[in-house]
Amino acid sequence: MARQRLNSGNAAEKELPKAKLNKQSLQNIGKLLSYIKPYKAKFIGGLIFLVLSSLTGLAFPGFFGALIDAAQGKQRYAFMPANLTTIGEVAIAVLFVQAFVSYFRITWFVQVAEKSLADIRRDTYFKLITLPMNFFSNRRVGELNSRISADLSQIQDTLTTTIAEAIRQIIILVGGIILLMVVSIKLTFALLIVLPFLIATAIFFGKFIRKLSRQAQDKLADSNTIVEETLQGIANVKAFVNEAFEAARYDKNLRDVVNLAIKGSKYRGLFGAFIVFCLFGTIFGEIWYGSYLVSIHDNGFTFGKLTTFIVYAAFISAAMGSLPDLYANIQKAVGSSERVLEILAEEGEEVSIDAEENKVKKRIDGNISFNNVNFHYPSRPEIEVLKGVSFDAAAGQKIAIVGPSGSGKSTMASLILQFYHPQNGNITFDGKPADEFALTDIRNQVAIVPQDVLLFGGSILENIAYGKLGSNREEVIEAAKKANAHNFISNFPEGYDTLVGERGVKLSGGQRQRIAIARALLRNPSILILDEATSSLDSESERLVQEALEVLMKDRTSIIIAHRLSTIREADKIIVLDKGTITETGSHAELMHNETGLYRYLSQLQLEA
Ligand SMILES: Nc1ncnc2c1ncn2[C@@H]1O[C@H](COP(=O)(O)OP(=O)(O)OP(=O)(O)O)[C@@H](O)[C@H]1O
Repeated sequence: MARQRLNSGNAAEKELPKAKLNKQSLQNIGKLLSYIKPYKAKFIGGLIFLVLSSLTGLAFPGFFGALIDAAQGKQRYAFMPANLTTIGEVAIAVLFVQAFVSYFRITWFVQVAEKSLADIRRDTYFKLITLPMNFFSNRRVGELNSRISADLSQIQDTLTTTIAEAIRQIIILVGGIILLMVVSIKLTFALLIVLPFLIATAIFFGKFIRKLSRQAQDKLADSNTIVEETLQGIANVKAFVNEAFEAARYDKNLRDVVNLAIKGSKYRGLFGAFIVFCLFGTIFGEIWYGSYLVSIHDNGFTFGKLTTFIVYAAFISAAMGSLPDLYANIQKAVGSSERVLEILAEEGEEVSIDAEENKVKKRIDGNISFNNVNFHYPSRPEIEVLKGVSFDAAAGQKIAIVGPSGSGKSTMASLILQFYHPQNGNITFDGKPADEFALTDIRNQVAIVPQDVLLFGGSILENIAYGKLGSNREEVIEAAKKANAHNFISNFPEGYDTLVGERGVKLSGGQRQRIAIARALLRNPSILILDEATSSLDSESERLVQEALEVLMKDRTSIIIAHRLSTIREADKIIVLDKGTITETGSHAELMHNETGLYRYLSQLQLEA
């Protein structure tokens, strides 16, 4: 399977850049090879069997020669009588040994490669999900994902096939040349003078022709785009009477395709002629010269020896031909390992892969303070998002943050969740600076109900239980009831086992929010962050969501990022944020008294709307 991919190369692999092989890159490969260490016994076993199977493979041309000589009554090797039956028996025994070692070398190599690759994948994935948010804000997730999967499958191909194949071909090449010399020094020199030159030319030619046919394919794709565009915009083409223009455009493109294809065909023809003339010519020349040596009885040269020679020559030509491809694959794998190692070398957050170690060690009652917090996103140092922000929230209070879009409200939520850290000032929980708590302690005791609730592809039950892994069905149903979600969930034919996401039902915005509320309720956090949805729900869903939120906010500190000011009148404290600075703080009544204040202005705007 991997072999197939190795040579055909899927699109992603084709794009993978090759890396130069130097000391540094080999050290990097070495680091990645350390993943093989736990399976080293099998790997070494596989290597030994690989050498054995390659060497036994080299014995066969010898048998062929011995058989042909034996048929003519000549003994080819001192240790083997000129007897067809005996030679056949020995050959079958060697075949049996080869089949045996081949089985183990293949299965062992694949086992070692798959297991170590799973370890690399596991480590890379865990590293990725524990990398700080800043890493992701600088990269496009889709690109990252496809790059890593292409890199990892390149490494997989190399570990499962390329390395073994390269070793095998090198053994065949070196062993083959030595054995060729044993058979006939003269013929070997004749061959070695011509063969490398021929193979190098064939490879060069092949690459050139591939490039030409790629150009023709690209041109053809261009002309298909013209068809697609004109058909999609057919109304425009007709309305502007541009049929002739489009036809001419298409025609020009097609002519380019044909020209490129014709140019390619000439080189293809030349290539074919070259192969026929030179490669077959060489073989013919060798056989001719070999037959001549037989005819003059040169140094006991027999037809058996000639046969042996020809088969070895075929072996080493194939080995020489495959090495450049294998080398290119190793180069690509080096490039891939460098990129994977780059991710592995990034500094992750302090989250353990062992769920037990992430359990809460230090409880937080729910007091939060921002003390003179200054913050800019690491990716955009020139824009100060929060400027000297200070406020206190006592345990159990409801604090609303309001302000125009882009004023920094969600950024404050990200700082509470420790997604980022302030450059100046600090954030305290229960009076102690955030860095005195384990990162997991803070995140375990803060829950967020975001604007856009992301549900995973599983069932509703699993989606709610995500808030507290390991919770049982009763706990989930209890939370859903409190979140006003039980009724709509029970109305689905499959109830809590209904699959959400692509294959399941589509949930409305209000229903998704209530699932997120149930999730947060199950978590039972000391601090709750509500990023209020901007999209307006209809009044019935809004009532249901609002009721659920009231239940959720009870007895915990709630930070409400509010867009609709009507929902936060009861808040203990309203913080008005404008361009990263707190401009007003107080209760609804207090803020409404400030006639020139932003809060009163925004409230009035919303009332009028
Ligand atoms: N990951 C990020 N990297 C760089 N800049 C960011 C990032 N996220 C937000 N910003 C910038 O920080 C500023 C504050 O954004 P923030 O999302 O906190 O505003 P907001 O008050 O929550 O806005 P809204 O009400 O529209 O949600 C904006 O100028 C935004 O462009």
